[in-house]
Amino acid sequence: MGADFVVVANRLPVNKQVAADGTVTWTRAPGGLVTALAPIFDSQPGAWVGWTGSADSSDDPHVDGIDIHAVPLSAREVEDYYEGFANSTLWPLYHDVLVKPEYRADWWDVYVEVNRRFAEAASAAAAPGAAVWVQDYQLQLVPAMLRELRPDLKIGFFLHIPFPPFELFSQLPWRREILEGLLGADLIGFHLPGGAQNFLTLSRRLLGAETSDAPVGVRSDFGTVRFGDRTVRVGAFPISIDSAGVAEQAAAAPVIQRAEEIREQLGNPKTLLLGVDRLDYTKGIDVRIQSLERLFADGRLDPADTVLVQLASPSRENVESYAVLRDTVERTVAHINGTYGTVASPPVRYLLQPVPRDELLAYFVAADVALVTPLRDGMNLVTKEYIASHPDLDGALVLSEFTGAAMELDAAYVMNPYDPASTDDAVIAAVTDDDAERRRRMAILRDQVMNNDVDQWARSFLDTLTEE
Ligand SMILES: O=P(O)(O)OC[C@H]1O[C@H](O[C@H]2O[C@H](CO)[C@@H](O)[C@H](O)[C@H]2O)[C@H](O)[C@@H](O)[C@@H]1O
Ligand SMILES: Nc1ccn([C@@H]2O[C@H](COP(=O)(O)OP(=O)(O)O)[C@@H](O)[C@H]2O)c(=O)n1
Repeated sequence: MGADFVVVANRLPVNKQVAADGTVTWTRAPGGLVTALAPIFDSQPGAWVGWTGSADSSDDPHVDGIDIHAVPLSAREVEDYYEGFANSTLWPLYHDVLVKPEYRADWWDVYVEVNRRFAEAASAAAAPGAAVWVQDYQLQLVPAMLRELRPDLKIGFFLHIPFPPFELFSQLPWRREILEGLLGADLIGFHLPGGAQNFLTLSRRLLGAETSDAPVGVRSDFGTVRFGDRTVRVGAFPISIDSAGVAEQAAAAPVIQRAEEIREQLGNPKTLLLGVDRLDYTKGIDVRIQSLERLFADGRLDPADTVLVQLASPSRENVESYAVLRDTVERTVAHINGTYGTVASPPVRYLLQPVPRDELLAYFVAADVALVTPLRDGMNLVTKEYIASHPDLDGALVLSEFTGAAMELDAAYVMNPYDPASTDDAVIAAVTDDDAERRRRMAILRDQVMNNDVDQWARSFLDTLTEE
């Protein structure tokens, strides 16, 4: 029979955890993609095609309200497709070459094979004429493969990470194949108009396709690529969160109480700074810790009454650049605590483990300032979660201009993570500005986040995909 709406993503929305006694629990999978997509199924039944997150697993997890189709991956496929081509080739290439991408034909071959398997699973899950929404850089060949199998479907694709300009994308030995894979879709979405614009330029210059000239707008003024006998639309759809849901959860009495307890346990510091990220070199975790160290050294912040809590969730641990980052972060944390802390009160508290949702929200509520300092980030949903958690406007956001979020949230304390002076000044302004200025900025940020939620993101994409 099949579903009328199908999401195809590398990951299922669940993560398997096996306790020491062998008990299995399924928790929410890490990352913003799952955070954004999971709530869509509250208002619309459908199927989700994806990988469980474990190699060689025959698990078939159950999730209320979603028809789950697990795509198994062997250990070798995890190495070559996920850790290899997706996260050691495409991820660094699409994030400004922050580490050097590796171009390996053996990884590419497995990427093609695994994309084909996802396309076949999507084809089996979809009802005649269904809308199928393919997600992200791991699955860029799926749209064309699926179109070949099922020309009856409406196929959408959304890229959750930045889409690079011609000068960077052209490094990729398989650049034409990736563009052609994406052009199997009817609608291709990016977070920002800039990504859509890059895609139009690349289609014209590398494939010789006829493309529209007018600037792409946000959820409007879509671009077009004429490819074969089809016209593919290209648009910008900035992703968001379940703003009202997060606001409600953050306002719950146990969360507020836990937030107070957290501040107490930290010794009631005058200023509580917070970072929340996957441990990823794109996130600029080192940028914010180094800034804190300079601010202590220059006497602009007092280590006796300032605490930075850095919650990092483990990510892609078998990829070398992630292991290198972990080492750097952990050495920097030890250095700053060794130099500016006391045994009783180290200024940086660093946790490398997933944190339950309510606990995470309590940290958002407790923090005076959130530090979101990526060197490059597609959107960054942590930013929006922090804003939604502050209905009383008592918080401040330091935000890198290299996040997608900065396009919409320019009332934040915006900084350039490559410029130490800009970073330090933004942190100091966020900490020391008077209440009226902090509240003024937070009010603008809240308006933006509360009025542009994930439902609007999904609706605007899916309505554009399915309109005749
Ligand atoms: O699945 P993982 O390898 O564990 O990684 C987690 C997710 O990371 C990336 O998230 C991106 O999507 C967010 C929502 O659009 C966006 O805010 C953020 O800037 C991106 O980095 C990745 O794109 C996902 O595919 C992963 O599931
Ligand atoms: N320690 C952490 C870090 C992030 N997260 C969540 O993971 C998501 C991260 O999304 P994001 O868009 O900021 O960044 P990516 O990790 O998707 O690149 C948010 O929903 C965070 O609340 C978490 O639950 N625990």
